Amino acid sequence: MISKVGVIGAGSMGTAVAQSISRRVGEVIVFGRRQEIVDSINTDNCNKRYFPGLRLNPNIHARLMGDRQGLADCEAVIIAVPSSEVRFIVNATHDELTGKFLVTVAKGLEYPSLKTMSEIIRDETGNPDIACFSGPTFADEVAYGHIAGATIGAGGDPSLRATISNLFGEFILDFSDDIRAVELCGVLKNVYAIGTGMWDSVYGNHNEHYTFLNMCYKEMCIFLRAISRDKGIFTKFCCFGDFNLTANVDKSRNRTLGLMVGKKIVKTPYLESGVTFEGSRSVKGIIELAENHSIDMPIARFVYDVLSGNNNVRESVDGVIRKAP
Ligand SMILES: NC(=O)c1ccc[n+]([C@@H]2O[C@H](COP(=O)([O-])OP(=O)(O)OC[C@H]3O[C@@H](n4cnc5c(N)ncnc54)[C@H](O)[C@@H]3O)[C@@H](O)[C@H]2O)c1
Repeated sequence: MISKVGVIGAGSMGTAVAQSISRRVGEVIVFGRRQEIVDSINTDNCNKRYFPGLRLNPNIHARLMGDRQGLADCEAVIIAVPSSEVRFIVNATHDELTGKFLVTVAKGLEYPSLKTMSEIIRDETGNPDIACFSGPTFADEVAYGHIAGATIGAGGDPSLRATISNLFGEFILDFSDDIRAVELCGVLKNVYAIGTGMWDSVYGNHNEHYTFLNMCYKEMCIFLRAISRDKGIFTKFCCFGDFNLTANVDKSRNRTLGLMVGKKIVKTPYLESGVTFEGSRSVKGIIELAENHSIDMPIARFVYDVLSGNNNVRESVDGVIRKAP
């Protein structure tokens, strides 16, 4: 059993993961940047800002991000901040992170490097084996202990895979050794969730919804077939499960963004927002990756077109039907 695990990020997913793994490790230290959240975890066993009604397990404690010794004392560290922050945070703490078991739950694609989160962490720490965790896992449901499946992306090191499996043993797990493909599933599903929201803002019945959903999944699979070494990825939690969760459920931030753009509640262009609508940041990168591999992705292009400022969602949506594979 690992005695001490650090979680960087005291938001929804950081707190949820901390609660889940706390049943399997000696102590979890959540690293946050707001004093009031750190204090509420340490004094009330509660992250009052994100989960005011949830009692955290007593072996979860919190420190400010600046507590480098606290981070250095952890055997494994999970990174649970928005993808836009990952390089900055890992760069600032690389002395403490180098040589540790590192897992990313952040989902996104850096632009213009087109690197995934594990690749950024590898760049900054030099650690050869970084693992990622990805699946149909809404943070609030994880925090309250509901059943969830997830894919662990982990490379060749058997001890890393064993450690991570034990850490995330509260989940139903599957595995892939193609970490980049697992992470790209988490990027693609956000793009298609935005697209499905836009589509649903125009076409509302069930046949229309599931037809578009199927078209999205087909395009996602064409992309994955071209870039993934893992030929079984299509049925893994990071792919089918997370795609469906994010595109279908209104609790999904990216689906909601698509709906709000479609209904003109959110104005475009909308590509550089600081909020965690990570799909909008990653869509340009996905299109560039697709071009590099000569893959035609009309739906991802339609999402990009609308987010870039084409406010005629209906016209763009109808263009997708004409270009459908
Ligand atoms: N792998 C999964 O199954 C899964 C599920 C849900 C979310 N996520 C991912 O987890 C990541 C975090 O999402 P979330 O829902 O927790 O977001 P959130 O907005 O709820 O929380 C993010 C936290 O990061 C903190 N933060 C931001 N910048 C920071 C910095 N520079 N230093 C320290 N802390 C900083 C914020 O203060 C906030 O507390 C995202 O990439 C999201 O896609 C993954």
